[in-house]
Amino acid sequence: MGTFQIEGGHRLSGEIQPQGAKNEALQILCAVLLTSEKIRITNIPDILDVNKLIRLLKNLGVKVNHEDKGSYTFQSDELDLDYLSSEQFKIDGSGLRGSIMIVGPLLARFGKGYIPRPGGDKIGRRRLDTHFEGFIKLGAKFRYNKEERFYGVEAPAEGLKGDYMLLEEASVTGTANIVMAAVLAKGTTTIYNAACEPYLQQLCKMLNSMGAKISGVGSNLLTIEGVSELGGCEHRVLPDMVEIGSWIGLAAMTRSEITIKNVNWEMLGLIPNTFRKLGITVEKSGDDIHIPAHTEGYEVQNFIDGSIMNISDAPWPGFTPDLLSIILVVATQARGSILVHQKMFESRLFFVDKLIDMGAKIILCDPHRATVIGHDFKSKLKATTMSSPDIRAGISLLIAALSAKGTSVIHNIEQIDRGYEDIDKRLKAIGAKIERIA
Ligand SMILES: CC(=O)N[C@H]1[C@@H](OP(=O)(O)OP(=O)(O)OC[C@H]2O[C@@H](n3ccc(=O)[nH]c3=O)[C@H](O)[C@@H]2O)O[C@H](CO)[C@@H](O)[C@@H]1O
Ligand SMILES: C=C(OP(=O)(O)O)C(=O)O
Repeated sequence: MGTFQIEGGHRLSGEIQPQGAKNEALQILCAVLLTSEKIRITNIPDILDVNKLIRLLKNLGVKVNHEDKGSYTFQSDELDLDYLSSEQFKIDGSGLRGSIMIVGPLLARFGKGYIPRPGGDKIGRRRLDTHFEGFIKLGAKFRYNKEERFYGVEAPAEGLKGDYMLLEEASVTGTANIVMAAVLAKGTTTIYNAACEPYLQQLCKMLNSMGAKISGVGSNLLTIEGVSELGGCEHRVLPDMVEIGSWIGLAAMTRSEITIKNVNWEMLGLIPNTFRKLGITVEKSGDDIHIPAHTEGYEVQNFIDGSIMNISDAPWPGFTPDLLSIILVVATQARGSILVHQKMFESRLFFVDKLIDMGAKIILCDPHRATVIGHDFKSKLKATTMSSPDIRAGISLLIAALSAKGTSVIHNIEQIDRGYEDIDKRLKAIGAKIERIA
């Protein structure tokens, strides 16, 4: 179990370059299974989850060539499908959430796909029904081995066939999986209530450059004309919008002046404005974000009718659930109060106990809602020892520790390393006092 030691209370300053997006990279990497031709991908983040998926692809026989930092080629021309029945696959496949998205491409190209119950954050129930209901609509047979917790799908002899489907939920990985199965199905697939996060827009863009015919990209109605094969392409992963949001929160909480470089502003949706609702100044400067030092603090805005500010998550273009923990921690030092409503996940707010230990004023109303009464920097959070329960709670606790008085210790930092590349080195470069001590 890795550990960070953080000496809080120091102002940071300088520039930070966001890494490539974790959740996009996980989709894009699975899509390399759809063709025997070479695919070149740049801006792949060097983080635990992505490296685990690359290892899985290698074990499946994908030829992986690491050309340069963030830049790889992949060729899936000689896959070893026997690996899917191996013990190693059980270990590799259950190690992260993103592995679920190899099923769609394998089903499309080889007529069958398997996956052990995937890992990822323990943040509440994370159903996979949408994925498998989509595959079944395309004609696949579904099997679930309860003993081994193994999911399997098999295409009929005549292959997958396009159909109309209305998804029960706009599942991010579910939509990606179904799209990757449908691109090689016969006929037309229509997916309504499709998720449309930038991750998916990027996946569809890449698939179209491989020869797929997907229209409606960016909306919740996707139409896919099946093609018989796909070819190679080049693709660049977008900057990670969740990391960008994390750095906005970090700058505000530590009252630091920070510039976040090359953010791809037009793909950030509601993220900048949601931080502005907390009174944080988020300046657009070309394609950078500049956060000035909030020496006078930041004041929560009111709704027009004067009622208490409520920030909640929703499927895209709503506010991403992955930034709510960061909003919550930043609110602990705002002038004013907010209600944070995490609608999607039922166990993502329990980390507030640690913030309460540090002196934050928070009432956890129920597993989905927390009221935060900001200190307006009149009282600092106090350093403590804590453990990171999930990736976004982990980064939020890290931000809290950097703003706190004294030296904090955070255990289980693998959760943070899952999604933040070289975080200690990058934070040190802007003045943070952080050490990896185990
Ligand atoms: C690897 C990856 O890409 N992970 C992301 C992906 O996970 P993932 O794709 O696993 O998440 P889903 O979009 O499937 O859904 C997440 C949860 O939200 C619920 N749900 C979903 C859609 C909906 O319209 N209503 C609803 O209540 C589901 O029941 C589920 O419990 O999307 C999540 C939701 O943005 C993000 O938190 C994860 O970071
Ligand atoms: C919940 C997340 O990741 P995963 O779906 O990989 O667990 C996240 O990135 O915030």
